[in-house]
Amino acid sequence: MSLRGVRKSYGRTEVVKGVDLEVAAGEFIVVLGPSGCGKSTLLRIVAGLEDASAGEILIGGRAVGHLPPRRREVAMVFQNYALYPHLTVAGNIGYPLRIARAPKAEIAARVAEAARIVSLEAYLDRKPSQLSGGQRQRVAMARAIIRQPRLFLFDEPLSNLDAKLRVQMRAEIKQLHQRLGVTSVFVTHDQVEAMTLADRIVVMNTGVVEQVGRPTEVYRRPASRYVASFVGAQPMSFLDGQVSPNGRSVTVGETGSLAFPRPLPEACRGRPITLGLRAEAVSIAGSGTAALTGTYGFTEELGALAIHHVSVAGVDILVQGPSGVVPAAGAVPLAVAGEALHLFDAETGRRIEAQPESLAAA
Ligand SMILES: Nc1ncnc2c1ncn2[C@@H]1O[C@H](COP(=O)(O)OP(=O)(O)OP(=O)(O)O)[C@@H](O)[C@H]1O
Repeated sequence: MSLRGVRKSYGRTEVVKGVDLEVAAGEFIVVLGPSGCGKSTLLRIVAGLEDASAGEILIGGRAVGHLPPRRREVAMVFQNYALYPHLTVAGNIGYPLRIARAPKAEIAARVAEAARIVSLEAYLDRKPSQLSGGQRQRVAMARAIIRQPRLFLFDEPLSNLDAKLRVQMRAEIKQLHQRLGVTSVFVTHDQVEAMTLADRIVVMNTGVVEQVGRPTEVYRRPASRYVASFVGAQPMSFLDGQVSPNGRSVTVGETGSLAFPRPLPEACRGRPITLGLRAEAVSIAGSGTAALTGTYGFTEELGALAIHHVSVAGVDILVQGPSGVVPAAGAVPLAVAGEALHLFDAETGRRIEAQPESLAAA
């Protein structure tokens, strides 16, 4: 599937602002972004439920922009399941084939097969109202599977489920994809879903693609502060600093200065910069090795580990530590692992490529 310069405006408001994307056959793409960033609109354009204002959509190498939804060989799974309440599970799953006037015997065989794939064989005679949320979502998936589409489109299919079921259905979708190998585009605002499901994540921000990459790439090398703040179980902490003219240190508020073993790129010397710190890159230091000093706030115990909130230059910094160990109140010395430190242009928010090693107090 390819998107080339896809745009969409409602009146004078442009909500999709020129999206280019190449999706390989069999790939699982997750489009990630906050509410209102245009991700559902993009999906609906691919499905043919909305017309693009400009640009091209290709499925299997063929331009489909002029085709109605049913001729695009795509199947969409919606957040609200969109089941017919008066039809049984079998009736709902077989619906697309009945509309296509497939022979009865073929419909029955394919309904049985699709129901088997999503483990619904025992529920074929029930009505949707007699099913749990997870089972309803499986019916919606079976109805998509039965069409044997070239492309699966998922529009936040898990967001109506409770937390436990969401994790279970996420695993089922992943296994389903591994078994069927159908190219899939999955839209969500949930970064955990994106990280766990995607071959590649497309991070969207107000109608624009900010970054496309494998989950580990997006996590380890976020292209912008926006991406960094959106991806990761713990939000990244950001500190504003000023790079010294020789590029060897960054001053952060009143707390002093971080020294860099290798000078930072010339482009950022003498300029304001934003440091991005992941919780796992910051730890409570022995007093001699501290790069920063903060003031202890509170600790969130997560079971396997603990997250300490430490204020540095008035900013709440998350610090990962072992479970069950709480720092003393007052001043907290912090060590920063340089390889996990991220630098962003303070004005544009774009990533500045630099590979500092470990940092020390200047
Ligand atoms: N039919 C419409 N007419 C006018 N504006 C619309 C229409 N549909 C969507 N929009 C606007 O387009 C923008 C993008 O909406 P879209 O549903 O694609 O966002 P989203 O990222 O999927 O968010 P959500 O997760 O809340 O659905 C929003 O600002 C929305 O208000």
